Amino acid sequence: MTIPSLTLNDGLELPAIGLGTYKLTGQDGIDSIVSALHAGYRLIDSATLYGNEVEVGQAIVESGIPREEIIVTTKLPGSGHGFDETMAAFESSRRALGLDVIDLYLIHWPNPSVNRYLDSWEAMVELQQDGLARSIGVCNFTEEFLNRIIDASGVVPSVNQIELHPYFPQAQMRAVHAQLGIQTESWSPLGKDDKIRQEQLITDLAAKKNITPAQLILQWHVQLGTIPLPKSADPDRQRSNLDCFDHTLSDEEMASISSLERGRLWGGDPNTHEEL
Ligand SMILES: NC(=O)C1=CN([C@@H]2O[C@H](COP(=O)(O)OP(=O)(O)OC[C@H]3O[C@@H](n4cnc5c(N)ncnc54)[C@H](OP(=O)(O)O)[C@@H]3O)[C@@H](O)[C@H]2O)C=CC1
Repeated sequence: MTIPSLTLNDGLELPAIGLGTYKLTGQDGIDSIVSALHAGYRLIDSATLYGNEVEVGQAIVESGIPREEIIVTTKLPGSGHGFDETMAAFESSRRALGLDVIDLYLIHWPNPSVNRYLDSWEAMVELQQDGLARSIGVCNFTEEFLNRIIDASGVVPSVNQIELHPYFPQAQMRAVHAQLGIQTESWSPLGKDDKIRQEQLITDLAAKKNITPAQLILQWHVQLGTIPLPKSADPDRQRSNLDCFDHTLSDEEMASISSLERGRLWGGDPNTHEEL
């Protein structure tokens, strides 16, 4: 299966869907990531906080797929904010992954009370200039935090990875991203548990289109222009989640899915919440 790609503001091509890897650890985690790579995933979303960078590196080797075909994302943990701390955290991620270059390096959370994301961003700009990170971005940044790092550095993040699913379509942040030229990535794109997949509106529409609720939700992400990062440990679900590019939803169907909006489900408010 060929996955379409999107071009980031720094020229890096990103597959239009990726594999979430939270909780994919140990040998089972390696096996799941290998099966996803064999199914066709070429964007892997990891993080230092997930404790699975070694597994991601190992899975790439075991898959036999050329390294340069795979976009590896990892994230600076909240405990690593600051210029020197970011450099050290990046080096430690590179070692754990066993890679010379990290394709996409993201700040995992702004950690507003520490207020050192500006220093972290400065370090990340240097890492990109030195060719050690091909692309740099953030997660869970508000419009205010985005503008601060852009004003200070003149460098616009390529990606902002945010909680986004039918309960939290994030129309305002998507509009901000469109204006600034930032690609939106959706975390917990399926809503993590099965509540959204079991919504009557979702099951009815999926049945009408003869697709699964997960495929319907992922198609909605694709048509919004966001990159969903569904996590699945199951080879069949991994494969079926990739089939979300050909079931065009009408404007009315898109709007009806977005009408499920009720607010964030899982993440804290980035204005106040701290992450490790
Ligand atoms: N930047 C950030 O702050 C954050 C980033 N993330 C990233 O986003 C990724 C995805 O988010 P996550 O919270 O894992 O939640 P998801 O919305 O991806 O949901 C994952 C759950 O859905 C199940 N599932 C997947 N596909 C199907 C399917 N076709 N049918 C039925 N069930 C399915 C999985 O079970 P099974 O494995 O058994 O298939 C798993 O329980 C994370 O793994 C991580 O990479 C997540 C949170 C925060």
